[in-house]
Amino acid sequence: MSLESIKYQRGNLEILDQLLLPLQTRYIKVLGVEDGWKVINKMQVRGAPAIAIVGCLSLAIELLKDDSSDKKVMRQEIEGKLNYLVSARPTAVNIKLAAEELITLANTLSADETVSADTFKERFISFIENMLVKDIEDNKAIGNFGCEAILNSLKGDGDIRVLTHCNTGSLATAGYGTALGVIRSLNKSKRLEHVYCTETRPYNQGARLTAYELVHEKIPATLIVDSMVAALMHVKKISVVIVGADRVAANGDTANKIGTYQIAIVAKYHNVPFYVAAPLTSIDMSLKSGDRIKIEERPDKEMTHIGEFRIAAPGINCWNPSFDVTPASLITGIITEKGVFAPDKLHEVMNQ
Ligand SMILES: CSC[C@@H](O)[C@@H](O)C(=O)COP(=O)(O)O
Repeated sequence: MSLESIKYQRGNLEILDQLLLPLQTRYIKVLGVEDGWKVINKMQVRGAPAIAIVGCLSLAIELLKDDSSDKKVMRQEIEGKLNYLVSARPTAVNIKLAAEELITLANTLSADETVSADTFKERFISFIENMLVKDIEDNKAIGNFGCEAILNSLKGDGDIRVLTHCNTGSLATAGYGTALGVIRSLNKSKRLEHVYCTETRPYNQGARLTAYELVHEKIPATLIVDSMVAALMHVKKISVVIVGADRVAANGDTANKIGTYQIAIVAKYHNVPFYVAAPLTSIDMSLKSGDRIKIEERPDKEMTHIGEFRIAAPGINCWNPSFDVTPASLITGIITEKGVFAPDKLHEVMNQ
């Protein structure tokens, strides 16, 4: 069975504390929006799709307890709370797009005089709950499309060696994963020889989370540190790079975990195809290019310490951007639940 990052039943939300993995498995109860904001901001839950789902579910939990019978008050509170949740982490667009959709829904339900306060609540909560199911379905479709495209594009019928970065698996989503979903599907196709995952400093999503998922799934895998990527491509003949995304701009420029950009440059030099796997909820057509993407900067402590143990020289300055932007020109294809698109063809799927 896959790892479960989000446990939800109406009225009860628990998330797997990803700060404690892989050494401890502990679920934290999320009792409402304030808790939702905190677990996202502290990165106890992380990964663009999981951030959106947990943020919205924390609102569903709170709304269920709310006995207000005034739809207008509910609508106003929903809008304020969603905007607050979006502020927990600024780069991943999924939560922002979900919030916009939910605010539109709240406006519609509030304006419709045939809808009672109870029906408003019921429809609003059900809409949020459906995000869990849809995310898994989308990820499975991403896995299938990505697997098919990669198998078709690579010459010969040799086995495939994949490099991935950060964590894009069950822990970063409602289940199955995006880039890691493609890797799962390649593994099922029996054409996957090996996966290499980067450590992903400074937060170590690769060493702690992806490595944990790969071991759990019994997928043959090896951990490397981030500075080994060029050597790996040269020595181990990597067939393909597959990463996730936090926000894809309209021209295909992609923000993802810091270090993705340098991997894309190294891949170009070695002629290795570089794929981004992301649901349509990670695509932000309102931004023409990646220059406009706000990059979150995280506390120095993520760099200077491992847990509570200091590893960096006291007094040193730090720069800790959590993401970087890979230009569309370095991306072979964007794998979505609707198919695989060249970065400059995203408008075709978004206008459908
Ligand atoms: C399916 S997860 C895609 C991205 O969110 C992932 O690659 C990533 O960059 C996660 O960053 P994080 O800072 O751990 O939330």
